[in-house]
Parts: sequence; C-alpha cells; structure tokens
Amino acid sequence: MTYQHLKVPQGEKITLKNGRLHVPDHPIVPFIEGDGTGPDIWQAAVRVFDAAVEKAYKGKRRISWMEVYAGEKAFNMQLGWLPDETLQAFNDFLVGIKGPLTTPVGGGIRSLNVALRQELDLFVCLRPVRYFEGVPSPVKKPEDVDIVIFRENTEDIYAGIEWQAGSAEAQKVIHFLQQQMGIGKIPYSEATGIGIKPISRPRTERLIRAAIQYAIDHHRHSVTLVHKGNIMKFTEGAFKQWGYELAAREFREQIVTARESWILANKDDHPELGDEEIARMIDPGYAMMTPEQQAEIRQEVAATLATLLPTHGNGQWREKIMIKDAIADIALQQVLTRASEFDVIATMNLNGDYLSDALAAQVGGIGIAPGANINYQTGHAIFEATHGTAPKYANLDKVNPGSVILSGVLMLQHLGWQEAAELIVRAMEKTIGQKRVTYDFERLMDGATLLKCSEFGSALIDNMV
Ligand SMILES: NC(=O)C1=CN([C@@H]2O[C@H](COP(=O)(O)OP(=O)(O)OC[C@H]3O[C@@H](n4cnc5c(N)ncnc54)[C@H](OP(=O)(O)O)[C@@H]3O)[C@@H](O)[C@H]2O)C=CC1
Ligand SMILES: O=C(O)CCC(=O)C(=O)O
Ligand SMILES: [Mg+2]
Repeated sequence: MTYQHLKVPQGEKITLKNGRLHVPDHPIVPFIEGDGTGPDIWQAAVRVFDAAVEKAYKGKRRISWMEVYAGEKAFNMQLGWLPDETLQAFNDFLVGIKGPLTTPVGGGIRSLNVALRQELDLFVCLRPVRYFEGVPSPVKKPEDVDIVIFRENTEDIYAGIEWQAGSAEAQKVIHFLQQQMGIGKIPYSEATGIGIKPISRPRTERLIRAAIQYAIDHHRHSVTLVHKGNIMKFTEGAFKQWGYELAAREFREQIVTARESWILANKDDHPELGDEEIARMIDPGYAMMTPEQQAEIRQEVAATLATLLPTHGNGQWREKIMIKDAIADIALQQVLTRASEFDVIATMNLNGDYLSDALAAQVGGIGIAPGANINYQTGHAIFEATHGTAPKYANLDKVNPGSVILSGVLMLQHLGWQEAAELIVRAMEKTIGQKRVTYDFERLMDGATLLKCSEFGSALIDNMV
C-alpha cells in the first residue's frame, strides 16, 4: 500500500483470519501522538512499551511504530484535521493507538476522536477501571472498584445530529415536530437548539453481546445494563429491553436475569410455594395490580420455572452470569457507595462517557484510566487515553502518562503479548508502591517523590523485573 504523507516502517501487517487476530513478531502499529499533552505522554509511553517488549521477548518481537497524523499536527502540516490517509492506515493495519485530540466546545470542528470511532465502526469503547495499591483515592474502599465499562461508541447523541438554535434547520425540525408529530407548542422555539438521540436495536445488541461474551471469557459475575429508560423510554428503555432479550436468546445457558434469580431463589428456599406466592414475593406491588397484570406476573413465574428449573434451579443460577439493570442516576451513586456490586457495565455512549470519568476518580483519576475502541467483528481497534489534551500542561513534561501506558497494556493483551503487558502492570504497581509519582498523585500522597512525565516512564522501565 502506498501513502503520500505517511512512512511505512519495516514490519508486517496484523491480520484477521477466521475471526482470529494473527500478530507477526514485528507488527506495524500506527499511532497518533495527540494534541496538548499528547506528545509528552506518548514519548514517555513508547519507551515503556519498547522496553517491556524487549525484556519479555529478547528481541524476537518488536513493534514497528508508524506515525499517522490527526488534530493540530495534521492541520499544521496542511493535511486537514483528520486526513483520509490516517483512516486508511488504521484500516490497513487493524490495531493502533492514540493520544488525546482537542475538540472545541460549541462551534468549530466535530470531535476527531468520535469521528475515528464512527468511521472505523469501533463499536465498543472498553474502559476497565481497577485500583492500584497506594493510589490516592477520595473513597473509603477503592480496592472494591474492578469494573469494566462497555460503552456503545457509534450512536446516541454522539451521532452529531443536531441543529443550532435559531438556524433555519432547527426551525424546520421544530415546525415538523409541531405540525406533523403532534408535539404541541415548543416554548422559546426560535431560541431552541435541537439534538437527536438515535439508539438502534442492532447496535445495542452487538454492544451487549460483546459485554456478555467478555463476562463469560473473563469469568466475571454480572453485566449491569445502565440506562435512563424511565425517562427516555424508546431509546434508553429500549436499550435495556433489547439487552435482556438478547441475553436470554443468545446466552440462555450461561446467564440468569436478576428477576429470574429471585423466582428461582424463592423456589429453592421454599419448594412448596405456588406461582401466586412467588409472584407476590418478587413484585411488592402485586396486591395493587389489576387482575390482568397479576396474571402476567404469575405467567412469568410459571414460565421461568418451567423452562429454567432443570438448568438453573437448585442453586445452579448462582454460577451463572447475572444480567441486571440500573437507572443511570442511581448507578452513578452506587458505583461510589457499593462498587463491589458492579462488575461489567454495558451502557450507551453518553452514560459511558460520564461513568468512566466518575469511576476513574475513585482509583486515581483519569491520569491512569485506560481505554480501547474495538470492533470485534473486523478486528479493528484503537487504544487511547481516556483523558483529554489538558492544554494548560502541554509541553511541561508534567502530566501522568499512565492512561496511555495502560491503554498500551490493553493493546498488548489484545495482541496476545501477555508477558510484556504483565511487565508493565507490575512495574506500575511497584513504582506507585514506591511513591514515585507524577503531580496528580503527589499532591494527594504523603511523602511522595514528584516525578516528571518522562521520569515516571523511566521509573517504570527501571522497575521492570
Ligand atoms: N479521547 C480524547 O481524545 C478526549 C479528548 N478530550 C478533549 O480534550 C480537551 C480538554 O478537555 P478537558 O475537559 O479539559 O479534559 P482533560 O482530560 O484534558 O483535562 C481535565 C483535567 O484532568 C486532569 N488530567 C487530564 N489529563 C491528565 C493526565 N494525563 N495526568 C493527570 N491529570 C490529567 C487535569 O486535572 P488538574 O487540573 O486537576 O491537574 C486536567 O486539568 C477538549 O478539547 C476535549 O474535547 C477530552 C476527553 C477525551
Ligand atoms: O472527543 C472528545 O473531545 C471527548 C471524548 C470523550 O470525552 C471521551 O471519549 O471520553
Ligand atoms: Mg470522556
């Protein structure tokens, strides 16, 4: 393949054959340095990756890094904000990594980060959040946080379907809503911006399928569907409904829903109970329901027992992956107060964005929170820091490179290079344990040694044993 502005280094392509990733010993991996603090964290991180791979495989394996351009660097090179060649390179080489890219608030360009995810259809935004011993935390039991977020990455209000207040387009949509959709009067319609939130069944299903498969493969206990379906019934509510349906249809043997578990637990504890008694126990509002609603609950109990007793009864359900759901506002409280009750979380784009930063705060902040954008069907993946460009710290060699480094760990795991990934994780544990940390941790820790961004990278390399 030929590119006009990109240099392809010596090395080979990662490929996908029969659904399996084939990783040569010298894979070419495209990277975007990123804007703002991007160059600082990338320079620290790439040394750590190379050292870990060298130490783990003694020269047998090596990553051939290929710089591709996006954001301010691309713009300054007069290539545009997101050159086609950059997309082409990520498409050709399958697996890449990136630093943060600036998105202006309000006007200006749309997010390049979101564009990359959408253009390559990287439908899972995977954000695992775990605690490293010694990291400063605002909560009492940060060690309870071991949560893997599956954030839908291609739709929701991130689809970019929105019109500015006062524009002819916004007026047209408002007119349509009022005249043809029976919405009635929209107050301040001339001063109202409009955004559209598409949530589709196929995209919901592929995200939740990936989350449940991950839970199975990684011996996790539960998948929580986080939604605001009480308010946004046909988008977030549908996400929840489609998720439960998919779980029961495609993973029947491996899963139990929370409601099914209540029915089965009651039957396990009191085999003599009839459907009606169990219906009363699982639905506290049963007595106030209409006869038709009560009949529906009894029918649900009867159907659950008839189909699941042989495979899930007698406590077998306890070994299954629990599929449950939580409304987003209470979920944001409970991930703080009862983190151990959350394991894998599947949610839509905006909820996932909020949740991942909020959870990261419990375990040291976004300075060490990693992320990956993955299409499990095509094999395309871009690993990326979850934080932004932190422009006030640009070129100061100051910020924590942990987020992009741990994103690289996710990438090494994705490539099957576990040994190199482990070396970095252990070095991270050791370095933080020695209280040799960047400013974000140092300001919250007693007796810590303040390291620059590059020095933290060097400390990790020194601690690779
Ligand atoms: N995926 C991506 O590329 C993302 C890009 N962005 C973009 O980044 C730009 C800036 O966004 P903003 O909202 O300020 O968020 P940022 O994540 O860039 O920064 C917010 C604060 O987080 C802390 N922080 C960020 N990175 C680090 C780090 N590596 N180490 C330690 N602390 C860190 C700093 O806190 P403190 O001030 O306390 O030191 C910083 O001021 C925007 O254009 C936004 O759109 C945002 C998120 C993701
Ligand atoms: O694209 C951006 O500028 C912000 C994206 C973001 O916050 C995220 O992906 O977590
Ligand atoms: Mg974010």
